Amino acid sequence: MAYSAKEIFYTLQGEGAHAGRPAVFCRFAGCNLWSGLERDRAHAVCQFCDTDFVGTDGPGGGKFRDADALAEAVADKWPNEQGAPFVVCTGGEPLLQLDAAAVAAFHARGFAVAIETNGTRVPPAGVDWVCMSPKAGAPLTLTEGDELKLIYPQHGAPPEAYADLAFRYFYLQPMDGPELQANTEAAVAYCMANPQWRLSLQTHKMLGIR
Ligand SMILES: C[S@@+](CC[C@H](N)C(=O)[O-])C[C@H]1O[C@@H](n2cnc3c(N)ncnc32)[C@H](O)[C@@H]1O
Ligand SMILES: Nc1nc2[nH]cc(C(=O)O)c2c(=O)[nH]1
Ligand code: SF4
Ligand SMILES: [Mg+2]
Repeated sequence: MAYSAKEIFYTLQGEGAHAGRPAVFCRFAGCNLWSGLERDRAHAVCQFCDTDFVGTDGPGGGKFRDADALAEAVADKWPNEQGAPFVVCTGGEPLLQLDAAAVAAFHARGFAVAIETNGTRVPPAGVDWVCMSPKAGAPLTLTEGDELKLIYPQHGAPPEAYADLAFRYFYLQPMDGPELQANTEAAVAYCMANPQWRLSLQTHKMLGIR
């Protein structure tokens, strides 16, 4: 199958349990919870998205004719033979496109495969790290994984609704936007009162890297 990626770039994972880890980001185009067009945002299921995932015109982006072509483009970004190659599949919603063939092609090039997903779809077998970020008003199909990263606060998606799901780590990530400061203070207070939860900050934004 063919794959559409908005951009493919090398950076540090900015968020969650792998924050600080060098990673190639493969940002798949398209999402099932928002068209990505500003004129549709107010009516979308997910209205707070901080990302442009429309089209294939970003750095390293494009249409890839099969899994090997996609994995080759990702592997090209890894700098040298050191460390364990790590790819974070994000988007948009990566599970609209990421399939077992793509996972196998990444593995064949030595990559551990992580995903950032909204929880509306189940990942293909073999994904090495599943970070699920549930969205209020969206169906939750994926109820197990490695990391649950709830954007906080969200009306209709309180942390208590997710605290019993089968994840290894539970994070609150303050919602970026005009209320970031207040959202951060509220997330700190919630984690301190409910220590099952840890704070995830978007460190790449603080650093001014991608
Ligand atoms: C752009 S999404 C792409 C992956 C997938 N569609 C998802 O929502 O998990 C990547 C991560 O950014 C988070 N995110 C998006 N907009 C955000 C915002 N305004 N503030 C904080 N985190 C945000 C998402 O919840 C998700 O964890
Ligand atoms: N550095 C960096 N870390 C990230 N972690 C999750 C991201 C995403 O957009 O999925 C992201 C991103 O866009 N950049
Ligand atoms: S589900 Fe993810 S990619 Fe889609 S609009 Fe929401 S945050 Fe953005
Ligand atoms: Mg991002």
